[in-house]
This record gives sequence, C-alpha cells and structure tokens, in this order.
Amino acid sequence: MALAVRMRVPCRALLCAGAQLRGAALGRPEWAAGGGDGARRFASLRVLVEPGAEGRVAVMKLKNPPVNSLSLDFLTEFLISLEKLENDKAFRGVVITSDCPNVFSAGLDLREMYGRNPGHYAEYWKAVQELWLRLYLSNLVLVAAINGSCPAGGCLMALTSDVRILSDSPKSVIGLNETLLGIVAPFWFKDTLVNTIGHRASERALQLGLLFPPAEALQVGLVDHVVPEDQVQSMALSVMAHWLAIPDHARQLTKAMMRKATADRLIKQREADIQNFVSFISRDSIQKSLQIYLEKLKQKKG
Ligand SMILES: CCCCC/C=C\C/C=C\CC/C=C/CC(=O)SCCNC(=O)CCNC(=O)[C@H](O)C(C)(C)COP(=O)(O)OP(=O)(O)OC[C@H]1O[C@@H](n2cnc3c(N)ncnc32)[C@H](O)[C@@H]1OP(=O)(O)O
Repeated sequence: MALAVRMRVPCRALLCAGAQLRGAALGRPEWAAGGGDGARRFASLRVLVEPGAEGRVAVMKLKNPPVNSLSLDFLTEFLISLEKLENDKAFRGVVITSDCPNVFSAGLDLREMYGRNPGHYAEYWKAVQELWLRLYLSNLVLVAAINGSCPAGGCLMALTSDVRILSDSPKSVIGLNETLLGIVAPFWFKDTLVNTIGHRASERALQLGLLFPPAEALQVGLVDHVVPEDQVQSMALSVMAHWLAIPDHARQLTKAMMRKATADRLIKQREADIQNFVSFISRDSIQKSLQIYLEKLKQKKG
C-alpha cells in the first residue's frame, strides 16, 4: 500500500490528544493478547478486536453495557483500537458491531453532557470530534453491522462506515434524533447525513428527529442492507469481501476525494466548534432538556 495514499487527519497530534488525554485516567492499558494468533487479537475493557474468518478483516465488538453509550473512556478505547488497526498492515477492513443485546449504540453518553463543568464538556467534545474524523477518514474498509438500536451519535458512527447492514428487528431504529432531546445536531453530523441520504431527506429527518425502522431506513438510503438479525455478521463479511476486491490505493483515493471536503470543514474550525458546543450545552435551558430526557429514560423502566 503506497504511503502517499494513506489518508491522515492532518495533525497526528489530534489522536495523541485523544489517547494521552485519557491514558492516565484509564490507568494501565488493558490490551490482552490471546490465542495462537495473539498478535492480531486484542481487547481493552470495552472494545474487543478479533480477526474475522476472512483474512485481513478484523471484527470490532463494542462492549460498554448496557447500551454502548459513548462515554469519554469508551471513546478513548475505541480510538486506540482503531489506531492499532490502521497501523497494522495485516488488516484492510473492519466490521464494527455491538456486543450489547439489541443496541448498537445509544449515542453520546448523556452523563458526559449533563451537570459537568466547561472543561469537561470541551474535553469530551474533542474526543467526539476525534472519533468522527478518524472513522470518516479511515483508510480501512469499514462495515457497520448494526445489530440493534442506533440513535444520534450511534447513527453518526454508523454513517462514517462505507457500508451499513441493519438487523430486521423492531428495536433496530436508526437516525439523528437530537431534536427530540431538545438539542441540535452539529453541522458535521448534518453534513454526514446529507452526504448519505441527500438534502431534503436530511432536512426532514433532522427537524423531526426521525428514528427510522429498518424498512424505512433502507428506503431512504440510511442503510444499505436489512437482514435477519442472525445474518448481520455474515452479510457484513460478504459485503466486505466485495469491497476488498478493489485495489486499496484506488479505493482509498476515491474515498478521500468523496470525504475530504466534509472533514476539512470541521478540521478548519475544531476549536470554534468546541467552544460552540461548550456554550450551547452549558445553557440552563439545554441542561434542563437533558435532565428531563434522562428522567424519562429512567421512568421508562417503571
Ligand atoms: C445553532 C446552534 C447549534 C449549536 C450546536 C452546537 C453543539 C451541539 C450540541 C449538542 C449536540 C450533542 C449531540 C448529541 C448526540 C447524542 O448522541 S445524544 C444521545 C442520544 N441518545 C438517545 O436518545 C438514546 C437514549 N436511549 C434509549 O433510547 C434507550 O436507552 C435505548 C438505546 C433504545 C435502549 O433501550 P433499553 O430499554 O435497552 O435500555 P434503557 O433505556 O433501559 O437504558 C439502560 C440504561 O442506559 C441509560 N442510557 C440510555 N441511553 C443513554 C445515553 N445515551 N447516555 C447515557 N445513558 C444512557 C439509561 O438511562 C439506563 O440507565 P439506568 O436507568 O441507570 O439503568
């Protein structure tokens, strides 16, 4: 693979910030090699990575129960796992899936955005930006095997993949539902959606905070395949084989050509975007909305 075609977020320090920022808090690294192919299998507390049956494909299982909410520690482990895979030339593709039953990811962790201080909000948002940039510009073929509910930040994560497979289950709804929480999807969430389903469909979906059931998600183009739950993984591997039949350098340059302008828009104003987030999320009215939403989630249990 020619080095020249490896896409990189311009400043490598971006990831370092992400990794360093949490490295100390995580304490010792929890990477554990295992099995005969130990060098290729690793795990942190919340991210399991193992080689798929197909060579050169890794399966990344997200395991932050109960709902894979994207806490700061989880984001950091995710980033570190992704960086390892990007740097390991043995891998050309990654299937991202959930180890939590019925939930792919509940999106950003609301507890990171509620009742904290501005410094924490800034640190958290930087990690969210970092994960999006890393996934969106990844040189690897990314296939999202969405085996459950996929709202908001979970949907954003899935949208960074090259292909999305959704399980055909009533629980498997997907979309950017931020307005239902009384918050607003940032411009780069919106751009990622527009790049996938077009402007008019995005406008409607974003304003109404739509969570699409599988058939509608397929119809609007939010996902590429809907299959029974027990076939999500095999479908993901089969689609992966198709994408890996294309020479890496040509596919990667094409991916960069399609995505760079969108990523650059955030890269050019990362700091302003962080400040914008901090001032928005710190507003009393927004904190109140989040409090009400969190209470509703708790009450749901009865
Ligand atoms: C013009 C100005 C523009 C300015 C814009 C600037 C900045 C933008 C500002 C803000 C943007 C911020 C973007 C946020 C994106 C997000 O991702 S927000 C998160 C949205 N997520 C959701 O809405 C999903 C909520 N969860 C659910 O619907 C359900 O949990 C589920 C995923 C469908 C699963 O249901 P299930 O029945 O299995 O589980 P429970 O509901 O019982 O949940 C179990 C447990 O987990 C807790 N929990 C659920 N989701 C979250 C979460 N996202 N974060 C934290 N915790 C979560 C839930 O409360 C339960 O907890 P317990 O009662 O303590 O057990």
